[in-house]
Amino acid sequence: MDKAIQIALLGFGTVGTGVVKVLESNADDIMKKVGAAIVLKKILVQSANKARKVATGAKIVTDIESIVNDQDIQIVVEVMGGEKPAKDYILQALRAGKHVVTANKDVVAKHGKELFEAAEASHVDFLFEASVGGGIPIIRPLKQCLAANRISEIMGIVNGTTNYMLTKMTKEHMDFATVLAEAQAKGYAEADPTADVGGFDAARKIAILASIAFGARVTLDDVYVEGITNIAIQDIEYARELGYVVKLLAIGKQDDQGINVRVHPALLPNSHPLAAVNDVFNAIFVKGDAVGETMFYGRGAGELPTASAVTADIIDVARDIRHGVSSRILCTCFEKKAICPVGTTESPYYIRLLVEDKPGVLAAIAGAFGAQQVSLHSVIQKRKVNGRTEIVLITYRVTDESIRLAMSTLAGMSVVNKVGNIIRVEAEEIIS
Ligand SMILES: NC(=O)C1=CN([C@@H]2O[C@H](COP(=O)(O)OP(=O)(O)OC[C@H]3O[C@@H](n4cnc5c(N)ncnc54)[C@H](OP(=O)(O)O)[C@@H]3O)[C@@H](O)[C@H]2O)C=CC1
Ligand SMILES: N[C@@H](CC=O)C(=O)O
Ligand code: NA
Repeated sequence: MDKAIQIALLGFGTVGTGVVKVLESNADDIMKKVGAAIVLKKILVQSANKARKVATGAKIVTDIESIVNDQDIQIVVEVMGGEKPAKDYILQALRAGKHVVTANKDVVAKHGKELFEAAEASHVDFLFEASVGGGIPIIRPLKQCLAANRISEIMGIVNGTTNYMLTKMTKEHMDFATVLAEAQAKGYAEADPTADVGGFDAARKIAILASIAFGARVTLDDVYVEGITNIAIQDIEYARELGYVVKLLAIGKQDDQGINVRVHPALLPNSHPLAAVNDVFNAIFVKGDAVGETMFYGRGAGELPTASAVTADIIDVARDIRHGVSSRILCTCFEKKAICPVGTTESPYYIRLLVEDKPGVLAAIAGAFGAQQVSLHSVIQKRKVNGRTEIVLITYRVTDESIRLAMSTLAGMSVVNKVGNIIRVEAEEIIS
């Protein structure tokens, strides 16, 4: 056996605790796989006196210098989250010649280029498998196993919190606030859960995935983002009656015009494989020109699933250290590609409206849509609300721009009392 490889953790919360547990419980196997023991020497935290969920022989510290200046520590594992000071700590570690593993999509999505360059300059590894899809292998498969392909599409459910929430709202009719509190208690949500429910966590993840899949840098600003805060129980129920489920999707597509990247809720037909992905599970579809369709499925958040990905990255780096290689696969954004505006994207739409209950209303609404070349596939009268009528419309495939123009006309019509919701339908054909 070689000399032990010493590492440090930055963060001892949900993921940090999981990493300590996995390193401890699987220590013998890991040692055999690596050919050297992995020893956790130090853990950086904010509150040194806080009670911890698991015992460790590692020294608890509160200053980053005691880690980056420690010559024995070869791998720094950042699991504290947030942009600041995480990014600076990662940079300090890379510049000090330490390999870095992180679960932090905020930092990778926003500062990936700078971090890859720092890793390259120091000839060290920079791995981030846990940053997307929690325990699901997806970064490494994209960079390595699918490297032979030209990828045209990557689409998935990449936020465990919102998928857990939508599943509970669908199956148990639980309200938004209660189910969000449950997801937080289970350790799925971000420190600030608005990143989850607002779609920004998924946006960071699809920016990372699209950058790797399409070989061109896609930043958070390039991603169109809508979260699930407007999804009402009625939308879920009406979707179910029509043969759909509501999911928060992250979608990246490339064609001759460029790259189109978006996060939004969507009605998915029950027959779609992603429709069966429930609770905290995530799944990611990838379409490559050689491999065809592939799908990656597993737990997208939580202590041990996330620790599985982080610890596997640690093992990978440790193997590289033993074999004297490093920084083999860093930045894979080799090209610059155009980002297509969201207005040009097309899909059918689900629209819920509250309208006056009188003759001629439906004809007036159909006229407003028709003026923007939006054809209606179906109009369904749902229920009476305070003497008004709630209707659900499903359009044929139209551009995002046409639907927005039609909706702004509609919102100004006196017979339209309220626009309840507008949700894309992610399907090639509308279910009749
Ligand atoms: N939770 C999950 O399921 C998943 C999380 N991730 C990512 O993993 C990372 C960690 O998430 P999670 O474990 O849930 O987060 P937690 O909030 O549970 O833990 C954060 C930890 O970092 C420490 N910390 C925070 N700020 C500082 C600071 N300025 N200086 C020193 N220590 C600090 C905290 O210290 P103290 O304990 O003293 O407060 C705490 O131990 C995030 O980037 C997250 O996005 C990725 C996939 C899944
Ligand atoms: N908050 C995130 C955690 C993993 O990235 C999620 O819910 O998916
Ligand atoms: Na992953």
